[in-house]
Amino acid sequence: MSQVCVVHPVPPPLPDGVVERVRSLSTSLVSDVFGRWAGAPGILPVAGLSAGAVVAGPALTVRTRPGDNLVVHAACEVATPGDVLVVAAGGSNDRSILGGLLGYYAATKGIVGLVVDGAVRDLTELASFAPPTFATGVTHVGPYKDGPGEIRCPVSIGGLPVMAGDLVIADEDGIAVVPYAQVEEIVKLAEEKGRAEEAEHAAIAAGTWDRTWLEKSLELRFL
Ligand SMILES: O=C([O-])CC(=O)C(=O)O
Ligand SMILES: [Mg+2]
Repeated sequence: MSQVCVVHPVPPPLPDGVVERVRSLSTSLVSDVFGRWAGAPGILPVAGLSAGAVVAGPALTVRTRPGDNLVVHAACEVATPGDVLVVAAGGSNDRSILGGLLGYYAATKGIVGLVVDGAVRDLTELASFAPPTFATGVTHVGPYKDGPGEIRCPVSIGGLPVMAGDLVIADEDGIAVVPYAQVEEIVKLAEEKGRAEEAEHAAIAAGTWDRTWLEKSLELRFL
């Protein structure tokens, strides 16, 4: 008997231009202005991310049984170009959730990033054919295809809640997620922090970086 997989409605699109703006920011800037609270610990780049690249887009969420990718295949059929596939697979590294074939197929559907709270495999194929891939681990042990699962539902990745349509940002430092309702505000604050950090960079280069706060916070006792 075939499984039933509930597919929730398509969420509203992100505000115009926001994805492009976020691509010139970083996960650290975004999480800093979000109370250092936006991250999915343990999910890191494993394939296909070029140095300095930032992946961004609305979350296409999937909840699956750990070690099973039946509904992940189905999610690729309902993807909208520009989506970041976010797979909540319980953080288990016992079995891979996707590999080179599914990763390549996802790319042909316009998916721009693969975020898996679980393991993946076929790293060389993923690096050549799939969107940048983020996962908690790597194992050659393959997935089951039995279900159950759900698509565009609320999920949790590494303990971080993600709703379909939330803004996902992924780079060398991991994953940050901004709830849909706060996207405009957080992106604006992150841009401001980016400009402030550029000024600090220039001050470091000029030897004028303000260190007075350190003396106020800490007394060094030399032995
Ligand atoms: O067998 C699977 O479903 C996972 C896999 O290796 C692939 O997608 O290439
Ligand atoms: Mg494979």
